[in-house]
Amino acid sequence: MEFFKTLTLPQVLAHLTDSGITAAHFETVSLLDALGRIAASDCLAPEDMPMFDRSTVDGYAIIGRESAGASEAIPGFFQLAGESLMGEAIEQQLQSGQAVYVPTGGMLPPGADAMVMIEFTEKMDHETLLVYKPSPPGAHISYRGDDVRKGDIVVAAGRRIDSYDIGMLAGAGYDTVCVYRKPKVAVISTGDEVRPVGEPITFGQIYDVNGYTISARLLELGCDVVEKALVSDNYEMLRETVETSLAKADIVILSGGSSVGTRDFTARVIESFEGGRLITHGIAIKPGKPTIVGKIDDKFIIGLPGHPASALIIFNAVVKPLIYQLMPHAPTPFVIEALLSENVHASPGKDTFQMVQLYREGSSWHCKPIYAKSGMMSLLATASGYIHMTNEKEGLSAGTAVDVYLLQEVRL
Ligand SMILES: Nc1nc2c(c(=O)[nH]1)N[C@H]1C(S)=C(S)[C@@H](COP(=O)(O)OP(=O)(O)OC[C@H]3O[C@@H](n4cnc5c(N)ncnc54)[C@H](O)[C@@H]3O)O[C@H]1N2
Ligand code: MOO
Repeated sequence: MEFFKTLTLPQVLAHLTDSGITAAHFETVSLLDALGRIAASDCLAPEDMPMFDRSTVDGYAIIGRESAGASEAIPGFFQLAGESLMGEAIEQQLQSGQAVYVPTGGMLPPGADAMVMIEFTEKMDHETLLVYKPSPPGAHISYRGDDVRKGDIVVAAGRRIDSYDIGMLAGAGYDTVCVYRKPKVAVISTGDEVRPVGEPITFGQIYDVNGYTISARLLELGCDVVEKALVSDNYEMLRETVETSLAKADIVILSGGSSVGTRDFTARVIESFEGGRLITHGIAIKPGKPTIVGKIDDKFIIGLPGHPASALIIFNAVVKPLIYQLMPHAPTPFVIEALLSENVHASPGKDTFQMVQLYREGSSWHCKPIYAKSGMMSLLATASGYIHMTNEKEGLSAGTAVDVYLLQEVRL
């Protein structure tokens, strides 16, 4: 019997990148709606930030060197010469020996080069300020352009916009942002035994885990889940669901039904469409070997294995790179170097993903392999990340320093 026509992981990834699938279109969204989206172009600062030299404290603007030597015993004497009002420009030139009141964030009068904090001063009378501490030039001032220079990139194209970026964009005056359109993805769970959550199940049945984990991962990555269906092992029904999904989605993801059991229809369904073809039925990868990658015209259809942990591992290894072609973004994989607590075996000829749990001992990170059958969801729920052993590796011995890839994206 002919089993899977299996490609290696690098071959599958090369197929995805060479497929000509390109970035989805752009759209302009309001600033808050840009949260979690990928910037489609560089956002530049239209002005210096701040736009003017401003005080970082409540106090008095002075010429710094004129406070040299001031102390409690021998204070400096300054002539009170008015105040700088919040939100207003001050044109009054500070003269030698003068002090102008400036609140935190207020503009410094021209000629001033230092701020003295109010708690180190005392008004002797309406005209005279005593200064008890020296404030050297530059003290407590945020200079024009200190934060960001006009024309600097505030948020670079390809960056996933987070709450801190929203602050930068607001500071630069952006009320809208140009982002990549969300890739539209359909998620189809298959299997007679799989039931929707919220309904009672009988002996032999299981709840639909994959529909939720895959949809949740897609939402985390910034996609639109345009369809979330659960279909029994019925060729016609599956074909119909794939057809309606194709009409509204950029990518269709199925789970279950990718192996070679008599009721595993995914491959047949893909091939039944005009323009439908299998790129691979199987990847040399562990876990997740019975993965299907197919195309119907120019849209990818990925058949993930039914086992929830395998499905998520393949999602990260194959679907995520595909999504990032539609929404160009190069997340830096966050890697922690850790010492292996015990020997691990790989499967030569396959890319092996070994789940591990990280722990700290003294000043270094260690990692312990977690073994569970790939049908066990707890495998991923307890893992910190995985080590990737490429297909020529036979294993690694205890004490080896390995790279642990975290399961969740992090901001760098
Ligand atoms: N003769 C062979 N049999 C199998 C092989 C093989 O190489 N030769 N590979 C095994 C591996 S590895 C995996 S993984 C599975 C994948 O099979 P399918 O993709 O066809 O998935 P199913 O058979 O439909 O389901 C497998 C398992 O996962 C459960 N499942 C399915 N969908 C869901 C869901 N939405 N939520 C939760 N759990 C789900 C299902 O009940 C099964 O227990 O094939 C092996 N067989
Ligand atoms: O390759 Mo399967 O995905 O181990 O469970």
